[in-house]
Amino acid sequence: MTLKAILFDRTQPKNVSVEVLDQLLLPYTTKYIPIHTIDDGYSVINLMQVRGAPAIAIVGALSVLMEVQLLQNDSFVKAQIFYDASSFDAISTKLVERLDFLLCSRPTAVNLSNALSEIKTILTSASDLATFHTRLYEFVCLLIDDDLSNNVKMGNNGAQYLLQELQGEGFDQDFAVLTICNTGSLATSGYGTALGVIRSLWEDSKSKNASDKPLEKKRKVGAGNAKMTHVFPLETRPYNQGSRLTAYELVHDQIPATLIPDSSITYRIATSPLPIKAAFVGADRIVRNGDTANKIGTYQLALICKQFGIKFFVTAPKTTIDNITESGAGIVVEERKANEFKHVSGTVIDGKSGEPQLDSDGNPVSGKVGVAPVGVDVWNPAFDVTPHELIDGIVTEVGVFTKDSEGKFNLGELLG
Ligand SMILES: CSC[C@H]1O[C@H](OP(=O)(O)O)[C@H](O)[C@@H]1O
Repeated sequence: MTLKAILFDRTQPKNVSVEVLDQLLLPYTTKYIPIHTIDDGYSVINLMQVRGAPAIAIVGALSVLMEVQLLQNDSFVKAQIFYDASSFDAISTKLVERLDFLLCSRPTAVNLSNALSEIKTILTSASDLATFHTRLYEFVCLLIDDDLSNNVKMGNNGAQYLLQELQGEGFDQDFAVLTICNTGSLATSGYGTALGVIRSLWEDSKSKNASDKPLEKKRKVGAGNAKMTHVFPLETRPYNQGSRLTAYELVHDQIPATLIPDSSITYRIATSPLPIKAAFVGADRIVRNGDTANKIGTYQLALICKQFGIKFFVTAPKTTIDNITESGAGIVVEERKANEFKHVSGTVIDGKSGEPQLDSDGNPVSGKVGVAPVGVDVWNPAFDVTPHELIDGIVTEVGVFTKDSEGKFNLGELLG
């Protein structure tokens, strides 16, 4: 098992290499795809071989770095016909076109747009290709390293906030949390956003469970004695990020979890053996008033949490903030192809053994099954938009933002 969505060998700044984990083949097959050009970046993002708002931005930026690295190679420049390499201005003009092309790979997640805007700024401020290449390398390394360090901060911020809230309510029991889609290491440079909070809650729970110390002397990550002891990840049809990716991460980390159908949320809450005290979800775009685009199904999860009095948290780094769009009405929601909904992709399972079928090379066999008639129309939005009224807190690396007495988020510190 591996949770490394992106392999970036940066030991030689002028000769880096990039590979991305093909997440369409998880959880049964681990296969990495090399990235050499912006076209490669566009393809793996558009096909959702790599997905997750922060990971999309990182892979997009890395694909630009790889293409610029090629443009520093004389034999490549002589052989290619794409760029007029006669001047840096000509290269820059073409590169801006290529950045705009890359942005179209997946329109809703703002992280890619934010990263490409930064790259354009670096490009316009550079005097020559070598200078741009160096600054681009530094930017991409910072993007990756900041994402990882911010995820750990965000995870601890969210965990401590929830545990303090529960302590304030006088709740000191074991509890469970809900999550949707995949917001873990497979969607970021590591640790994750909403799943990062769950990782921090689990660390707190283990420290409180440590049998070598009396309760009052245990190293508590979070306040009080309440402990998260179970996670209910939603399968997240139709791409199944929850069943194929989040469950994979939870099994990898040995965090107790029970995968549930999207349609069972209400009944699971109503019959849960453990009190469910919060839902942590990720984000693809948080706009100025706090309305949030996230995986399809998030909106209804927020509504159900409101009905049951369960705290609903959006978890995202500052790189997911859209500081231009005023409200959710301005968010473009990507619609995926009909066959991504009408066909279920996965690994072929042997009916007798229950194990993956293997090909002649011993690799698990991938396949698709149809679950809808050819002639039926479908609607397959990749995201929905949760109104800020249903969001109890926005967890970030800076802290947890909650609404004021008028029910409004004041995200000024995040909006730059
Ligand atoms: C930290 S990942 C954020 C976000 O991205 C996912 O969407 P997708 O798998 O389509 O890229 C999902 O909405 C996550 O919450």
